[in-house]
Amino acid sequence: MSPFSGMSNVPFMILAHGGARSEALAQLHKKQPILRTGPNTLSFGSVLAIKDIYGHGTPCLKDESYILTAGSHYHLADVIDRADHSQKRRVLSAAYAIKNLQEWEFKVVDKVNRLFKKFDSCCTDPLPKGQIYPDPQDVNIDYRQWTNYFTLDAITDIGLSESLGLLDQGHDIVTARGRDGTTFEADIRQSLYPTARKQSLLIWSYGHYKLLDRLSNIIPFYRRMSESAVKWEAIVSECCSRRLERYKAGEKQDDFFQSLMETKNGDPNNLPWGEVVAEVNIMMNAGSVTTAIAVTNILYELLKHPQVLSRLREEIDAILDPDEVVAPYSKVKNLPYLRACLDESLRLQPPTPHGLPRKTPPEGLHIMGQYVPGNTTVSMSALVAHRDESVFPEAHKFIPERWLGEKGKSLQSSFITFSTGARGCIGRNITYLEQAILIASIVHRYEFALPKGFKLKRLETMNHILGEMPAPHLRDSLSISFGRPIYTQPDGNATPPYFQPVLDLPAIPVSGLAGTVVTNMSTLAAKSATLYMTATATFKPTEAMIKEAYAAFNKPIPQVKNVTRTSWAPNLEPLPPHMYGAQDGSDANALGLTGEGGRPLVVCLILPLWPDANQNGQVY
Ligand code: HEM
Repeated sequence: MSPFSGMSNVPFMILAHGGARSEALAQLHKKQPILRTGPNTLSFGSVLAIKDIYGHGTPCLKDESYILTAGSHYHLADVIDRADHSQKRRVLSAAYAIKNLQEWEFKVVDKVNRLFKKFDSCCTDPLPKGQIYPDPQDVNIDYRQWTNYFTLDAITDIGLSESLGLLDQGHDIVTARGRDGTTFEADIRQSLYPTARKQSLLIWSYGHYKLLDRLSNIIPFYRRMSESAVKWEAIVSECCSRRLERYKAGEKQDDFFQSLMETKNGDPNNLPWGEVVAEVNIMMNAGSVTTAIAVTNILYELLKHPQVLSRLREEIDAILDPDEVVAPYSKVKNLPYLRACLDESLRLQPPTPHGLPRKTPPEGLHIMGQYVPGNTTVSMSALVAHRDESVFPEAHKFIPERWLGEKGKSLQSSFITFSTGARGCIGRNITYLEQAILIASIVHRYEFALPKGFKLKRLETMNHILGEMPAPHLRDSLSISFGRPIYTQPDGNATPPYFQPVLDLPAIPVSGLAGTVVTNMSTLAAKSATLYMTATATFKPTEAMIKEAYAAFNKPIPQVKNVTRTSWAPNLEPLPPHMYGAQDGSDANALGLTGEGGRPLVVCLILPLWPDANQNGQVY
């Protein structure tokens, strides 16, 4: 890598301080399949090395960097010895088993609902036609931060049946418990991220790491990172203590903690308490950071590739009911294009790009056909592997289509976002559950927009930590905009200010339903609505009708400034009583036009007289 790499790890440490070492390695590997990154460390640059280094049956073990960064007890991810690892994995496989997905789903759904409460409150008008970038005052939320709250809340509920409550409280300050038992407040993300950052800067010194770690605390930049590690441990400790109390009180939960404490038959596992805490630690850490990065990356890519977003939306909208808010996993888990989008984003920007270090056996090993001496640290970054053009042509581009069909399946053996072999990620099913539900639900419900010139910042620690993603959420339900917000309070029997333009929309005849129009409000106001009311029960718009209606509606209508993603369905909509209320006893509703997903295109205002007080002031 550098002329000095054979003598010292310092060049690699300098590279690490730049915060993008895997990107740098990917560049260097374009010329050299094998790079010497330190006196005893090699980096590989071809997918051919994956099987030798990480595959099932590899004689390589995790190297001593895992020991150097371990806490008082090993957890599943940092234990090295093969037998110890198998033993742990056996106990934990019950906790992470795929059959548990069903039990976890309602927890994920609950968190999506809480996240959407926040998103809904931040919705702005859709962008006027022709405008690509949002107005600065509308950029009102950091998507990355809120989805990190989502993954933290979700994994703590899945693992401990504990509520961190970050999505409800809107910040991540929680109670932590120090080693002396005293409690204090600590902010989770500021405690979690700097810990890994410090390790990623200094670990390369191997034998000198412990000393360097201590000495570096003289410098405030490093000292602050060490302090955060203590806070993170204290947060985990408090979560575990609370759950232990409930366990001791006899509470049974189908969660990860229960599986750590006892077998399915109720026999105690008798793990030392330090080990239980260590397992919870890695679950909360690996189980939140990576998925948060993944769901930010995927939305970022979708927004940069509108044609991909639109294809994905078509796939999702076709299987979700129009008013379905949270996508059930059973409906979305096998959607090929959704999975292709998730995998392509995980390929292009693996959340853990760190070249996972493995040690060759004492007798040495052939990697990519080259002999590598024993006890050498070897690694291949997922980011480097995924830029291998021989397997992933146009590797730097976001092309979900590459994952479709048989050809797509054959790429899986070169996809190492979750590593592979015996030490591959055990939380893979959990993250796909979370990602598929969240992303499908988001795509179904919202439009997003990024500020002009926005580029997502990345900082490589062991994971690829992301900067802010300020993406305003544009309420899709207001698919027609009149250039002003449509939030209007009802005012007696007066025609509401934004109602008049809707009255003037053209009526659209419906093919195949003689005498019926997908109507506008003025038609309804002028005629008896009985016809339309009857039609509602049987009317199912065909694709042809939708196209016809869409074409009709695309004719210029002066009052309407913007129409987006129009599709049509009948819907019962309230009308002001002076227009409709007295007719035929059908005093509450009229047939109206609705936008995609059954969300109304037509603005209807609920009057104060409305029978259900909860509906007063409701906005459609
Ligand atoms: C997009 C999400 C995720 C990514 C990219 C990811 C990536 C990885 C990678 C690369 C490894 C190998 C680490 C190594 O060799 O040092 C790993 C292992 C592991 N992951 Fe994940 N992970 C994700 C989600 C999760 C989740 C949700 C959990 C837990 C709830 C989890 C828990 C673990 C554990 C415990 C290990 C150690 C497994 C072992 O050594 O047997 N991960 N993960």
